[in-house]
Amino acid sequence: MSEVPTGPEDRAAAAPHGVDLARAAAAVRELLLAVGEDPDRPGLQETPARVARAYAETFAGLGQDPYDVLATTFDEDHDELVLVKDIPMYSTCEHHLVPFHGVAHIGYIPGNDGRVTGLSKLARLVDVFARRPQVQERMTSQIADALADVLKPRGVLVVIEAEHLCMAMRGIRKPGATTVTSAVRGIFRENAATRSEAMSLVLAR
Ligand SMILES: Nc1nc2c(ncn2[C@@H]2O[C@H](COP(=O)(O)OP(=O)(O)OP(=O)(O)O)[C@@H](O)[C@H]2O)c(=O)[nH]1
Ligand SMILES: [Zn+2]
Repeated sequence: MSEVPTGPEDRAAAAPHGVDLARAAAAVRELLLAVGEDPDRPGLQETPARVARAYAETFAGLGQDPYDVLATTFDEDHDELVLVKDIPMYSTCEHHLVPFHGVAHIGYIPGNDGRVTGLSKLARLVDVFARRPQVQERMTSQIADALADVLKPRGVLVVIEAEHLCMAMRGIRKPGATTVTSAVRGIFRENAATRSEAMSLVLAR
């Protein structure tokens, strides 16, 4: 099921206010105490406020509406694949609050009315969903659903390749393992040949 908001009220709920910096800083100070650090030692005095500001950036997507990003669309007589590959992506694993990062590939085939969006908007859309506590599968679906909803394309295909630092630096400790997720909608879901043609372009190096 899509978690992308669909109505004006849902969209408002999905775009709450920014990070409470004072509260985040107090929490970071508490966390430093909890791990046995001294938050008052010179090197750490500015850290809570600094981390709070960094979190405001890392989680900025919580206050952004994907529909605003896709507000600019235009008519273009193009009914073949549009594919933007290797969009750098940094997100935060919601289980451990450590980064997972890699690249996103987004392809779509415009619908009958030929609605397309600016190429940069695809990268912005990735950021809106990446800058939240996330799970890779959900982010992949959210990007696909938002594009399908706004552009009404014949098909959408989203592939994300990422390394999860929660698997690399701790826990199972397997640096270099890549997780690949895909979400396909429309013709890419219905037609295996169209899907594999697009996939081969996505995965070509
Ligand atoms: N499916 C999925 N799993 C994720 C993602 N990010 C992190 N995980 C996994 O979430 C799981 C959380 O498992 P838990 O057993 O609750 O946590 P844990 O004890 O810290 O697990 P380990 O990481 O195995 O040490 C781990 O297996 C992570 O690898 C993601 O984007 N998608
Ligand atoms: Zn994790």
